[in-house]
Amino acid sequence: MLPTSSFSPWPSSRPCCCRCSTLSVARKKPVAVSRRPRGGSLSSATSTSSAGCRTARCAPSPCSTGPSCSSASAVVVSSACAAQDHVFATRPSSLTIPRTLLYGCTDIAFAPHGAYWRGARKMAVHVLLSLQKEESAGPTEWRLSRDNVKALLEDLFGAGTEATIIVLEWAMAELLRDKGAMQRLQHEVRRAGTGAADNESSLQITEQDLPGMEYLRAVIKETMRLHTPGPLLLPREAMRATRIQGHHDVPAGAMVIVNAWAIARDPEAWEAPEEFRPERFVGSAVDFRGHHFQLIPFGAGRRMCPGLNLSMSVVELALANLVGRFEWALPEAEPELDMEEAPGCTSRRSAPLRAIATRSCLAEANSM
Ligand code: HEM
Repeated sequence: MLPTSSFSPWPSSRPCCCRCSTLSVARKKPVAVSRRPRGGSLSSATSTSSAGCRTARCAPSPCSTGPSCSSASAVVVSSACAAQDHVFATRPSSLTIPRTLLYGCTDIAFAPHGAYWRGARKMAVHVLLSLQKEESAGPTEWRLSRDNVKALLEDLFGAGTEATIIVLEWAMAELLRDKGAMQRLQHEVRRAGTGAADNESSLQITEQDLPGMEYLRAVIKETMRLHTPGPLLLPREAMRATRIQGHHDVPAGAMVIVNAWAIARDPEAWEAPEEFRPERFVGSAVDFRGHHFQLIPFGAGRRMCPGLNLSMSVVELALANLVGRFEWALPEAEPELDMEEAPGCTSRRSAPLRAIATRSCLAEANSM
C-alpha cells in the first residue's frame, strides 16, 4: 500500500492510533505498539467505532516524541502517507477468525500474497467485477475446491454488499440534513435523467446519464470521507523488515493497520473536516482511486479494493434515482437525525435511517 513520494505518516503533533481495545500504544513510540491484538483475532484488530477513533484523536499525542522510535510488532497509520506497497502486500497470518470463516483464507481479501491470491484476484476483477458482459480473462486452468469457491463468494457478496449499503444510507442521511445539497443534487439529476423533459413518472436515471453528474460524485466522495465504510480498512503485514520515513523500523511480520477514518478527518489535509461539504470535491482532482492518500476508503496499492467500480456504479445509480424521483423528508416524530455510527468493523449507522418519500415535482425542479 501507500507508494512513494512525500511520506509523513506519524507527524509530531498528532495521535497515531485509533482506540482498539487490545492495542496498547507505547506513548514514546509513535508507530509502535508493543503487542499484537489479543489472540490475534480479526475482530480485536479492527473492532472500533468512530467514537473510538475520535477519542484517540483528542487524546494527548503519543507521537510527540518525534522520530526517535524504533521497532514495532503492529503499526497504526493515522495520517496520509506513502510506503513501499510491495512490502505490505500481504495480510496478517495470525488472524484466526478469517482463517476459520474463510476456509483457510482461500478467499481474496485474506489470502496471503502469492500465486493463489494473484489468480483469485485476477479472476474476480476480469470475470466478475469488470462490468463487462463477456468473459475477458480467457480460459482459466484453475482448479478450485468447493471450499475455495465458497470463500471467494463470501468475499464478493459479503465484502461488497455491506459497504455499498453503508455508503448509500449515509449519503441519504447527510442529504436529509442538508437541504441545499439535496436540492442541488436533485436539480443536477433531474436535468440529466432520461425522460426529465416529459414528466416525473418517466424520469429514469440510467448508467448513460451518470458521467455528467459531477455533484453526485462529489456527494458520494464526501459521504465516504466522513463515513469511511471500513474505518480501519483491512490489516496488512510487513513481508520483510523495513524502515519507513527514514526512522521508523518495522520488523518482518508486523501488522499494519491504516486508520482511514482519522486520515479522512485530518485537519491538516481537510478544511472543516467534520462538516459535510460536497462542494470541496467540485472541480477538484482528489479521488478515492488510491492516488490521493488523504482519501482511501478503498485502500491503495496492490491490495486495493477490486470492487470499486462496481460499488460506485451501484451507489451512483441508486442515489440518483432515489433523489431524482422522490422528495424526501424526515418523519414528523423524528425531526432530528441520529448520526451516530455503531461500533464494529464497519461504520454502519447505529439507528436505521427512516425517511418519508413522496413523488417528485419535476416541473418545479426544472424551473430552478
Ligand atoms: C463502498 C464499497 C466498498 C468499500 C468501501 C470497500 C473497501 C475495501 C477495502 C478498504 C479493502 C482493503 C483494501 C486494502 O487493503 O488496501 C477492500 C478489499 C476488497 N474488496 Fe472491497 N469495498 C467495497 C466494495 C466491494 C465490492 C462491491 C466487492 C466485490 C463484489 C469488494 C471486494 C473486495 C475484495 C475481494 C477485497 C480484497 C482485495 C485484496 O486483498 O486483494 N469490495 N475493500
